[in-house]
Amino acid sequence: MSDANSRSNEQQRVDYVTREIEMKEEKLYSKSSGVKESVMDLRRNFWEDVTVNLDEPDDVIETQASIKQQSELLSERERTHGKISGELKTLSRLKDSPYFGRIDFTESPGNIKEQIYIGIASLMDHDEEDFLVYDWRAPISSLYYDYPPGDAAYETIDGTISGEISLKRQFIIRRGLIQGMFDTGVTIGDQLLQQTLGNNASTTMKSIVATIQQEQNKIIRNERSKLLIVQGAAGSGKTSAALQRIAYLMYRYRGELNPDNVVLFSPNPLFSSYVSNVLPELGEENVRQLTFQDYLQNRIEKNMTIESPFEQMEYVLTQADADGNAVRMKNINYKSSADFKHLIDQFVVHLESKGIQFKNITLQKQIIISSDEIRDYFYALDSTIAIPNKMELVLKWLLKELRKRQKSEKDKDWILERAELLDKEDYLKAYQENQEIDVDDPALEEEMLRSEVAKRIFAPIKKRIKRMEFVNVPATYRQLFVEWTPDIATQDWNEICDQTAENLLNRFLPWEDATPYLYFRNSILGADSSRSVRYLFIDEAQDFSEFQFAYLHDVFPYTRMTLLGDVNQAIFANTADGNPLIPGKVEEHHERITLTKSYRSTRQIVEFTSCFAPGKEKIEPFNREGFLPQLIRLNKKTELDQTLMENLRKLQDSGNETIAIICKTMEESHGVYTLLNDKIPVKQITEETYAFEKGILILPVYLAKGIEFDAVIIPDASIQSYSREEDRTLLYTACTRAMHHLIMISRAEPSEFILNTPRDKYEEKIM
Ligand SMILES: Nc1ncnc2c1ncn2[C@@H]1O[C@H](COP(=O)(O)OP(=O)(O)OP(=O)(O)O)[C@@H](O)[C@H]1O
Repeated sequence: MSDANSRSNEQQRVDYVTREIEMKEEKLYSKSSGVKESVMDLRRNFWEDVTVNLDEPDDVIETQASIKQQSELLSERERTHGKISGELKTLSRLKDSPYFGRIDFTESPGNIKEQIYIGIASLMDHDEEDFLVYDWRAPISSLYYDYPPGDAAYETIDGTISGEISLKRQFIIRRGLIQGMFDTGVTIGDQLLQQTLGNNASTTMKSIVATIQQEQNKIIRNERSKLLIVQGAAGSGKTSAALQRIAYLMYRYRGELNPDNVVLFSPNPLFSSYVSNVLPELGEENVRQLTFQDYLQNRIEKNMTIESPFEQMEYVLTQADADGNAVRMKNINYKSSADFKHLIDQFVVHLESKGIQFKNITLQKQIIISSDEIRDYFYALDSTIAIPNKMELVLKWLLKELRKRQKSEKDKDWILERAELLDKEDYLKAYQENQEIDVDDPALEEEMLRSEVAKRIFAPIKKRIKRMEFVNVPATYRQLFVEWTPDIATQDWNEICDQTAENLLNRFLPWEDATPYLYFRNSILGADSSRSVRYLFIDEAQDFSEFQFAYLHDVFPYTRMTLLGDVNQAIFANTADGNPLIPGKVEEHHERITLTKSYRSTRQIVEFTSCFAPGKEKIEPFNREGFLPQLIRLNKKTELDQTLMENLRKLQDSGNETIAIICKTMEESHGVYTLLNDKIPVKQITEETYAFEKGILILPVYLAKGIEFDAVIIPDASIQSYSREEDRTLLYTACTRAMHHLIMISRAEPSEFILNTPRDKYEEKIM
């Protein structure tokens, strides 16, 4: 069969599949319009179809039942409608591009050859008998990603199926037309990859489903490991693989796993929005995505302020010589370690006999149960009971005491004076709840009123007790640094204590204290062990400290974790020690996958940045040609803004749409913004930026994590900015954000990280 013929055959098949899709669409449309009409009808006539009668208590009950029935019917129809809309969306995606791959597979021994077409979702023919397209996540589709033509095998629930692949083909199909078609070996899509990676950076990440690489497929389909650790070079597709893995798991465990069971910790809000399109593009709902800071904030008292990791970073970078910084660095160091976790454990043991601080329970500013009473009750409980269990007992006791108090307060005069607390609806509710009361009997009516008012007054107090607010956690945690003396203290313990005690007095938790504080809180109040989370993904895991990992293991004991990161990009203070990304740091059962090939940047950029990458691991560039990175040395007369403007214009003229000026700190970023703001449209990215648009962006390196741009300019690549070992990872992270162009500017002597790179890896210009 000639190539041309084969292509026309393939196009005929695409046409056939397109027709099948159209037929399915038609069927679904008619079904959908029926359901839609029914939904609209139900909504329009909702109140006509329910019987509303509030005259007698019986009628009220009947009315409620009728409303309930009607709304259940409505939500059932709405669900069906939602499902049909989802199916229609998938069909529309398939119509545009029904598949991207084909393998011809002969199951051994001697079976007939099957043609397997692979796309973003499955599609059956009109008789619902044969697969016209297999979902990329189906077991058989793994052949496509894992093997070149020749012997191959895949796993099913019934065991391994072996055979031979006689053809492996890729397609680029757009609007139902084959635009490209290549037969290929194991590396899927050199041509295809060249095309996609050569395009402009996108403001939202794209799925890589058509060109997943063998190594990445191991991450995506891994089902065995409780802990999967992925160390991957910058741009090696860790984030992409993580998102494809989520989509895979949602397919594999369809019906058992819902988006709420999966949590993704992302490095910053901008990143969250950057990746938010990938799962919907693959036809899946987005999972819960949050930063670790949000996670902590949601669990800590609202009146405590948590410093963000970026504020900590900015402090470390800009105030290195300020008073108190040395103590702060020791503080950060110690509180990032597992040693501090053990120290907290020791303190908690000490609290078993004394020291927990409680709060008074007050009513109308009067103490009704004092903190001393609560403390005495707590410490009188059997000493073998664990602290969190004792807290539960205190809670029950307090609620019982409160009920007694509520009963006695009810008959006091002031209660009736507060009857105005109740509005009309409350009256109605109170009557419904007390239907046996004869409303014509004034004594009974007053009694009911008193009960209702008392209930209302005590409700907020009960709520606070149920939230364990009777324990003064910040004050108790402060005791660790003020009252208590550990058996063995770390060096500089006294200074660490002074600094921490003062912060706690101001209800301020520096980033290094945030996780320890929550750990301590859980130790005395009980952890909200998050059983509903079945899969936890941590991207940029190199930025988590040993303490934070230990904490996460404690609160997610039943959760399967996927950690993805790059030790070369560890930019936060003291995160490298004890980080599981470094081999040898984790003892428990885990699986480790290393990705060494970098897809984001051109070969020239990868070769240049690998020369000063902090780690020694091999980093292989994907073979995409580009320009050498440029080092521009400014002479005395040239202004920085002039050089920036000139280069920005050049970059824009040559089609670069997202250009990032990546600074070391926010402080530097403010300076560059002030310099350019009135000369050219620029946008400054801060911690609060939730989405980014095309254009020229100015940002500190720690906010550029995980994101990529067409071109990157480093406005100050001098030795003053990047000289210490810690600066190496910052410069490496900044430079590896570039897909096509990298420009570094330096007025003074350039950083040695650049100068020590072989001269043929970059070009130098004097301006
Ligand atoms: N198999 C692939 N097919 C197509 N594109 C890919 C593939 N793998 C990675 N890429 C592309 O390479 C770029 C980098 O991927 P990604 O952001 O997932 O890497 P990363 O390892 O998380 O990077 P970093 O650690 O530097 O943030 C993205 O543009 C992604 O689309």
